[in-house]
Amino acid sequence: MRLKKHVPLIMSTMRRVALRPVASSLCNRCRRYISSQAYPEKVAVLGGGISGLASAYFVAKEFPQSKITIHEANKDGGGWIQSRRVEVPKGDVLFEYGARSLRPGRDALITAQLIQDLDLTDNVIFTKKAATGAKNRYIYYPDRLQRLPSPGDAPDFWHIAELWRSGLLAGAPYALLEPFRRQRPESLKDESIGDFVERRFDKRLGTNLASAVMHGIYAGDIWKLSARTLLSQAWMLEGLAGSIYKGMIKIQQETPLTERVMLFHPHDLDVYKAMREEVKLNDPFRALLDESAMFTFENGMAELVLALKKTLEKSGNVDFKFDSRVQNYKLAKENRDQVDVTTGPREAPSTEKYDLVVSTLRNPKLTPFVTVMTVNLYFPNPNLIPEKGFGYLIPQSVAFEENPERALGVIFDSDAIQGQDTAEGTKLTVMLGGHYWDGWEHFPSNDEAYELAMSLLRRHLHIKEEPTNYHVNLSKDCIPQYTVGYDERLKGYAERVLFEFQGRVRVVGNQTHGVGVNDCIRGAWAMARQLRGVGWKKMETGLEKALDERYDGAWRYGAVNGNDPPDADEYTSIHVHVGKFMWSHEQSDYDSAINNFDGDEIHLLQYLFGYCIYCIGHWKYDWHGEFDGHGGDIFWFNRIFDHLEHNACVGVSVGAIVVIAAVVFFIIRKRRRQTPAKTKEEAEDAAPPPIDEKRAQVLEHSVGASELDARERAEMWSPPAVAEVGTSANVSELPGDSNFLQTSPKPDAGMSTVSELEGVASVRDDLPVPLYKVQALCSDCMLPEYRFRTLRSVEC
Ligand SMILES: C=Cc1c2[nH]c(c1C)Cc1[nH]c(c(CCC(=O)O)c1C)Cc1[nH]c(c(C)c1CCC(=O)O)Cc1[nH]c(c(C)c1C=C)C2
Repeated sequence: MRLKKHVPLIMSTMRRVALRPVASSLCNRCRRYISSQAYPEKVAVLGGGISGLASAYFVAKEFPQSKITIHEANKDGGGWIQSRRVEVPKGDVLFEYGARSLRPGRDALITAQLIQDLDLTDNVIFTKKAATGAKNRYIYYPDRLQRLPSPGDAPDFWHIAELWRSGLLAGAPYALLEPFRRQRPESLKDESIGDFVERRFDKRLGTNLASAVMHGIYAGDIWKLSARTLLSQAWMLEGLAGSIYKGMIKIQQETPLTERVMLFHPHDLDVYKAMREEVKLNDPFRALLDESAMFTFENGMAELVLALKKTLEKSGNVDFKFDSRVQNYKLAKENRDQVDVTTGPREAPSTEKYDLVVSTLRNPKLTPFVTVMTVNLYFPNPNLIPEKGFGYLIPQSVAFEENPERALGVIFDSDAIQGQDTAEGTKLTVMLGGHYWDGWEHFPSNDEAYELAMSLLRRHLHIKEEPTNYHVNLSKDCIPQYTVGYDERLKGYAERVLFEFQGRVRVVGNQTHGVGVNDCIRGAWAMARQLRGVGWKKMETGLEKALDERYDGAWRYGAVNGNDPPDADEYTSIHVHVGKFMWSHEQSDYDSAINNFDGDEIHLLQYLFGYCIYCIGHWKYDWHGEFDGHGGDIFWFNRIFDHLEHNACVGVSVGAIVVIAAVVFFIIRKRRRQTPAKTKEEAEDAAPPPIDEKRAQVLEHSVGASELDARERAEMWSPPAVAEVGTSANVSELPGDSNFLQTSPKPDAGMSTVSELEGVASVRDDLPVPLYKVQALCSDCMLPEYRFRTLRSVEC
């Protein structure tokens, strides 16, 4: 009898778990490489939104002989991009339900090339950088619109002072202490944007400014979104030198004057280099893009979708399958070089084999999503709103009473984009929901949403007129949220896709490549480019950035050996400057800043920043000899350094005055806080009202302002005390719709209380649409929430 050689358990397990799949994958790879197949015969694109359509377009360009099938669950493609023309009293206007415009610049290079290739350039409408609709952007704070300094304009002292008075810039002076703040611990791999801004600068800068921006892009919560992913450059600079400012200086200092350095992830750098090689835009189109702050199409963003669809249909090798929901896709059992894609209704699914699959479908484990409701409104009066501009954002710090509708912002469409409508008038879009509606199962009806939008506009813009036309659109789960830990999750996901599909599935879309239209198109292009030649046979996923080994948690800034002239144009090359590093801003901004620099103008803020940087550089790095007139390439810094070089004495003295003023300001503030009240009355006045911690906690959860301090929280909304009945609640037994609506109003405030069973529910009936605030006490947890109507599915 032959005995089997003993293999230790650990070895046999390793072989089974690790070695076999690797061996089989190697086998697959070898087989695939030696196969004579020059292109993937059958390609499936899963999802017919902008990512899917663009993927099909670029793959078809790479492999004109391939047969490409697009599977889309809905009746029509285009995803969130939906534009509708609406008849109004004196003509028609265009309503956008999703993305409404694109931003030019490096990120739009592929989009621009696509527009040119689709022969759409004549349909593009541009909003010039100098137009009011582009320049004037507002933040609503604390109870009015505050205009932000326009990019490209010199900051005006009085304007900054006004913003400071409003409280919007509260905490900004603490930003000067950033270089002295402790570096994040090694163990901290990611944190929320709110935490990051609070740790490095000041919490108020997060809740006022960062949260407004994050509402505009992600409709997201700064206490959940990832700093490492979304503020990646700042995160990297801190990792590099212990502080963002110091990181900038370090890079400045280490960069030889002849070297071109880009602050990018190495993978992005490769993509940008490839873009530079391949994008060839016509001069007039390029020039128009260069002058613009945003662009779209005469018939809205849907024009891009329609043109893509038409071109794909005409190509003859692309087949659209609408109403074709993907049930699942997996590597074929019998031939591991193919993928089985199962589509159609559950009762009657059909399975087809493909050589390659491009998936734009979502993975619920990778990110949560938020729901956004857009309310488009048209008023015949062209002079309805007091301010002209792009629109305004509402940060998380705005008191509940100022934004009980839970709006994220309002876009002044008729100012921002001109040339789409035949009727004069005012067109606005109110954006509701986003992270404020996390966990909601029921959303406002169209009538309720209209009421919410109008109540917001009456309060914020004092609009008294009614619109003649409006449209409500609910985009459920439309924006993926890159929450804390996203980078790690993406890496894990990329590894799983690679392992599971052995290079047969490539992933593209807003969950993995950025939430913007430009990001999705660029992601599709980069994926298709990777397939080129024998690339489609490689073990890749389209998520190579997440697996890029050059990324080690603290970004390196890579030098590019370029022969570009220093004034190389953005649309033909990656613009880099000889001498210093590059930040992501536009060449033309830089040029105009330099060209329009008026040597007599001295801006206090510039000197303040300039002086600080100068001091840090001088003190820490003995660095002052470097003022060569082309210092940092960050817009302001450049100008600061230019100013300082030409007028160093004035710069230093003004800077010193500002620093002294800031120190005096802090001392006075501190003393004022410590001064004891003189009389009992004064003491009572000065003392903060007692905080009902429990209620504060309830409010905190209710309105999602988890990071406000207790005092702020208590002040956010002071409803009359809510009666509590019992100590525990079986939430599922709380009253359903009908009971719930039968509230008994209390005469003393706009709130009535419904107390049933052991839970407590109260309703804000002073709002246009009642919001039910529910406080359900379970044995060991509390579930307070604002909801529309029903509670039935809340679980403890
Ligand atoms: C449907 C709602 C959307 C919201 N964000 C996006 C959509 C489609 C995606 C998005 N919005 C912006 C970007 C950044 C870059 C770009 O591609 O343009 C992305 C990916 C920019 C943006 N959109 C709005 C604002 C105020 C901004 C900020 C930058 C700027 O000033 O241009 C309008 C807006 N979008 C959303 C809300 C809630 C909102 C509010 C007015 C969510």
